[in-house]
Amino acid sequence: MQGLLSVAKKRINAWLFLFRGPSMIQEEYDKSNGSPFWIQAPENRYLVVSSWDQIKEIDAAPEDVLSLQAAAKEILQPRYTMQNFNWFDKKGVDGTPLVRTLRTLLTNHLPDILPDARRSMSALFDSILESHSMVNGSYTTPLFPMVIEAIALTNAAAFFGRDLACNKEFMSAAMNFIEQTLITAEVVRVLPSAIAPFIGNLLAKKLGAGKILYDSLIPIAEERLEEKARKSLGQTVPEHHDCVQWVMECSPRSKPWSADRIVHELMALWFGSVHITSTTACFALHHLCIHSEYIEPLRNEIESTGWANFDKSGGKAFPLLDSFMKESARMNPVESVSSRRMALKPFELSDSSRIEPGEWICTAPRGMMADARYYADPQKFQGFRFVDPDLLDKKVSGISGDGVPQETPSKFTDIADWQLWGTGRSACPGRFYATAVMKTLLALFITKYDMQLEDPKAARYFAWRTFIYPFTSTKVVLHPRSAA
Ligand code: HEM
Repeated sequence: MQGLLSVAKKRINAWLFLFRGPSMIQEEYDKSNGSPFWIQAPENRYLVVSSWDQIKEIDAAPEDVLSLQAAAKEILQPRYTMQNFNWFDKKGVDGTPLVRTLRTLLTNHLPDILPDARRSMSALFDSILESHSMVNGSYTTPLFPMVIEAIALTNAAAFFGRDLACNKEFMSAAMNFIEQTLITAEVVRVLPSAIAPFIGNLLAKKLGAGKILYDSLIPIAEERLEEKARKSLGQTVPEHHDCVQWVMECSPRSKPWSADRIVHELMALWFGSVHITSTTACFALHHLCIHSEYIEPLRNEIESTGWANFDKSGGKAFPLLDSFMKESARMNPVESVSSRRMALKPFELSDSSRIEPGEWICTAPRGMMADARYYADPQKFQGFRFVDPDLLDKKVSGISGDGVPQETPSKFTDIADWQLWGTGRSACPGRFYATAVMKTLLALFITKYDMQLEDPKAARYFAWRTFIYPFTSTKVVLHPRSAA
């Protein structure tokens, strides 16, 4: 009887994890005193680690033992969500052109990308606000949809080219694809394996956004491959600066990627990049509204540095904003776990904690970021805690830290001091791009508007599994500064 009760309790907790993931992980983190602990999800269980030494052990494990790609495959269920895409479990089997594309080429092109991104986002904000009526010089509008649309527009131009980013039908399908992928993948993950393929295929047929995305991208990828072939014969072909082109050019010479392979990889990238970037930026905007004392020094920094210098730096400028974003993501990280790896073979940490094939190991960024072992006065929001103190004295007079000791100066894109971007050789290759785009978006809000939340006391987010999502209904009151 006792045994039966304990099994039932375990199953209930596994299902509760879907709704209370972040707080359940935090409770275990608080009890663990830095040791690995287990979290049970309905379909699998995760070993969660939080010591930097053990994180290094994860990074050192070969790809055929601990695989990021196999974990991503379980999250995305590409067979159902991405037109029957059969990703390899092990990364790099047919080359890694995407990592070079993002880490090097996309990052190096930021000085060209950012001015266009800024103009497009600014025009988008104007048109969204014009569709509302102005009351007392201000517009009241749901914040998260505005942020997703801006990030989606920017990513579409950078990944697929400006023509598709301007195509309303494509953009609507691309946005729906994200939602439909989330729903389909979740349903397939939690269903018993006997019926999951049937329901998965049914949903894939019913929800058509993935097909529209795929059908729109395939002719472009085919055209690029054809241009590549013509170029190799000495013919003149148009130049393109987007990820379709770069992934094609970086794919292995010995076994070049087909149009189908390029498109599948970009669909996965689209799904993975729009959502996390918009949610992270949205939470930073919430923090800007709540901690409005930071607006003036940030505005001064942006206006005195100037957009031209920001663009030239490839998005590295604005150190105060950089630190503010880092504090926002530390206080309220979108993801409670990071560095997910699925075991393809049994894996044992040096403390003898062991996972079997199919189980996951991951890290606990939310717990670590709120831990007094790693941060001074961790519950206190201190927007400039990561800024070089010399710079802080020079740049900010009124607001310099509310008595919280400075951390060692660090940047938002750093990977050695926090788990936001994952671990070592697998750390997010899009982080320089993501940071520059989020800075552009936040700096536009700061310079264009005075802003506040319509109801600062209302709940702003909810949890699903390890993720927190902003409510799409949370409204912001924007007062255009030119109208002041
Ligand atoms: C705030 C925004 C973002 C956050 C917090 C984030 C975070 C992460 C994390 C935690 C990982 C897993 C790393 C690991 O397991 O060790 C990852 C991987 C990845 N991210 Fe991001 N990411 C963001 C935006 C982006 C953007 C905008 C792009 C594309 C431009 C991108 C492309 C990728 C890719 C391709 C991988 C897989 C890397 C690999 O397989 O080695 N991410 N990201």
